[in-house]
Amino acid sequence: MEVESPSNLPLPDAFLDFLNENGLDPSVYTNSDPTPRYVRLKPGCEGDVEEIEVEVGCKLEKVDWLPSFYSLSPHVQIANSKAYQQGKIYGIDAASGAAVSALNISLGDHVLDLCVAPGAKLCMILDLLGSSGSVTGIDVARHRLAACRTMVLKYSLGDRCRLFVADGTLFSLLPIRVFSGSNSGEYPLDEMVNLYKEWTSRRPWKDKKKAAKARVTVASQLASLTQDPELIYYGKNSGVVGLTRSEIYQTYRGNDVLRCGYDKVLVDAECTHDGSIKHIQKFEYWGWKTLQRRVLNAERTDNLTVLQLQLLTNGFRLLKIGGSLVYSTCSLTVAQNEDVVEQFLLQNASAELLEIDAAKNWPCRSGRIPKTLRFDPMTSRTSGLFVAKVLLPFVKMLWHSRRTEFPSGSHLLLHQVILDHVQGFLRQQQSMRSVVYLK
Ligand SMILES: C[S@@+](CC[C@H](N)C(=O)[O-])C[C@H]1O[C@@H](n2cnc3c(N)ncnc32)[C@H](O)[C@@H]1O
Repeated sequence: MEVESPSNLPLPDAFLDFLNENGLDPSVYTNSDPTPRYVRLKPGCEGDVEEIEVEVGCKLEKVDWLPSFYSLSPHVQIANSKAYQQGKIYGIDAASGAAVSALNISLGDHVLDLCVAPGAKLCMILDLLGSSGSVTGIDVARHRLAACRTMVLKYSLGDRCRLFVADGTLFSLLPIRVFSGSNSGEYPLDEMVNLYKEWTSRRPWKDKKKAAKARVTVASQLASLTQDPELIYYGKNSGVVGLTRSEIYQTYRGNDVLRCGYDKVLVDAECTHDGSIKHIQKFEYWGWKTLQRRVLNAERTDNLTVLQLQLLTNGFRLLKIGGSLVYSTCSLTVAQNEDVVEQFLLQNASAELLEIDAAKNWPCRSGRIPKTLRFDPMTSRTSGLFVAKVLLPFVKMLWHSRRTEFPSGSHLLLHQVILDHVQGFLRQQQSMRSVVYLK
């Protein structure tokens, strides 16, 4: 049996069975009105909209629920336009934009993007941070991360970014600020030679050959994942320049992460991509058998849910107290979304699911767990996306500090934090009193 969808895309039986097994309504894929294409306009380019419309030959409709986003006809190609080539616009689905908005990025935040490639969300995060904070991007696929680096360079957004090939379930480096101060410039002579200099794509031929050789076999690729993450790009102000390798790869003490971990973490996890019509459409050309093998295979889905939980858990582990994390997937199955979040909350008592304030005006529905959100092509006119936000609150952290999920000794840190607060309060009182005396 084949069903006609908006773009006359026949959905094969196997996909319909997959939807059925996962309790998903196929009608979300059979909207008679195809989902538009979305672009984000680089801040400061608002005055160029009319010119861009002429270039792409189509009206840009402002998305009223998401700042800087515009929708256009799904058939319009933007890649040849000057605006795209000059980095004034880049393609990013509005639901993806919502996931980044849910992070509530503030200037100065140190952000970890645990599954970063190909990097549309990374560009938006870097745009929001401007010339403050930092972003650490991780991806397990080297070629995808290299494409991500190209994008960041194209849009001139890489100044405060560093990109590592690494397994996001194991990654444990903290933002560079942990070690600021250690970069005093007073290194022994032999260490001076090994200081990270400004990043350049023109590495010496010998280095390139050595790196290529190390990547030759799958076995060596897997082995390399258990070693130090490979730094494939760092911007001038990402904190890397001027440090030694041991400073960048320094393992932190148990308590460092609670004070100096990331302010925000995005876990846009690997998934079956079944929420993305555009992704499903690709299989019309690649062959429906490939869809079966790559997307619908039950064993693969089971492995994915384990991976998703591990990514979410590790992302949370790297948050500082008071930091927040957004978990998203472009799958609409409960197994990869609500089930993963539920499992995570069971295992991490100090985590708290958070209401996403900005979502009040978003065209999405609640997920099966209150406070989680679901975008689907039918209701949202975006690609399908699940979003959940988690906080590491100070009070809960305090309450659960004796549990094993945090490094031993974390309660000592909490006592220290409380002491700091009390002392700060007393200092404030004292200075107020002396103001009174002075008067
Ligand atoms: C849904 S995509 C991320 C999309 C990206 N956030 C964006 O906005 O363009 C998932 C990514 O996770 C990566 N990935 C899969 N397993 C991973 C792991 N164990 N650690 C880190 N990244 C992983 C994949 O290579 C893929 O690039």
